[in-house]
Amino acid sequence: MITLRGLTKRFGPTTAVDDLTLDIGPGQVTGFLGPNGAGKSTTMRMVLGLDRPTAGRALVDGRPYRELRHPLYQVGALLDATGIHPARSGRAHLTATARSNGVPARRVDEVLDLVGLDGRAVAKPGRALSLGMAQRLGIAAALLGDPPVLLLDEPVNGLDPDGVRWIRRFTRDLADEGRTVLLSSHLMSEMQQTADRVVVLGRGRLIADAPLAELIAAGPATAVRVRAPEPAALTALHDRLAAEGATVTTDGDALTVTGSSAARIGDLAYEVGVRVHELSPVAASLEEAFLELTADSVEYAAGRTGGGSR
Ligand SMILES: Nc1ncnc2c1ncn2[C@@H]1O[C@H](COP(=O)(O)OP(=O)(O)OP(=O)(O)O)[C@@H](O)[C@H]1O
Repeated sequence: MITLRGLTKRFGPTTAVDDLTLDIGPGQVTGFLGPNGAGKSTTMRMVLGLDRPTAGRALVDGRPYRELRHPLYQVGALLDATGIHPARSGRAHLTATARSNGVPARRVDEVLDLVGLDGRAVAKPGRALSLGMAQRLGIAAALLGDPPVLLLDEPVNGLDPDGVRWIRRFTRDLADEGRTVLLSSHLMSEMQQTADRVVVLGRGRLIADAPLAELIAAGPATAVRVRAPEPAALTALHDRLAAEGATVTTDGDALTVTGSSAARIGDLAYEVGVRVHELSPVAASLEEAFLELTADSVEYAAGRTGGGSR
């Protein structure tokens, strides 16, 4: 369990994290989202005792990180997979981390097995590791103490589709084993497939904290796409739908309709005599919900005048 109470971090004039109160519980993957500069990494760093809060508390199992007696057994983290020493082998990196934390050497082989790295891969020096291998090695290090709490900052960054799928399954398994998994990512489609619950930050503040399905359902309404072989005929359908209060946008040979159902649109098309070649729901997505939630919080929004970071 991760507990944040009034957690605040200021860097000079910048408030990176602003009065964050939140519980991140076990048995699920909690997605940690927010535009660039929203304060996700700073929050994770405070949980891990790497940044000191300006105010408030960040606790792991009820204690600040610095007071944990066996930190590696209580919380594991992947913050920056590129932080491995360039000349040291992956195995030496893990062995040294294990030794300095009182973890038995045999655990190194166990975690390598868990993340699917073979002996040849971890014999290479850090500089020769691909990003995918470095990410796996970072996760292996996080798992050395078999901790119940895991923080993974952008673990799928730069991974190929196989690596992305592996992380998705792996985080799912870790949560299913009852662990607390906090996972940040900018890839919304990935998060939509992985997270059970989503926490959204904007400018350091908590914007949303809800089960994934709830957040998506609260986002922009599901639309229906209508495509016709004779675009000119769509005008009649457009007008009928608008008269019923639906919101309709036209895009070439297609309409996008919100505020009406596919069944109703099909019936109206039949009534006005429009041949339809496609009538498909456009699934609501986390990305749309996220964009709507954070519209006022992005550091550099396209099309905004005056520049700057507001
Ligand atoms: N050491 C630091 N000194 C000064 N400002 C910092 C420092 N670390 C972070 N910040 C600032 O705090 C804010 C939050 O940054 P943070 O890296 O936590 O955001 P983030 O949500 O992780 O962003 P991203 O998605 O881009 O990684 C930003 O405005 C950032 O510039």
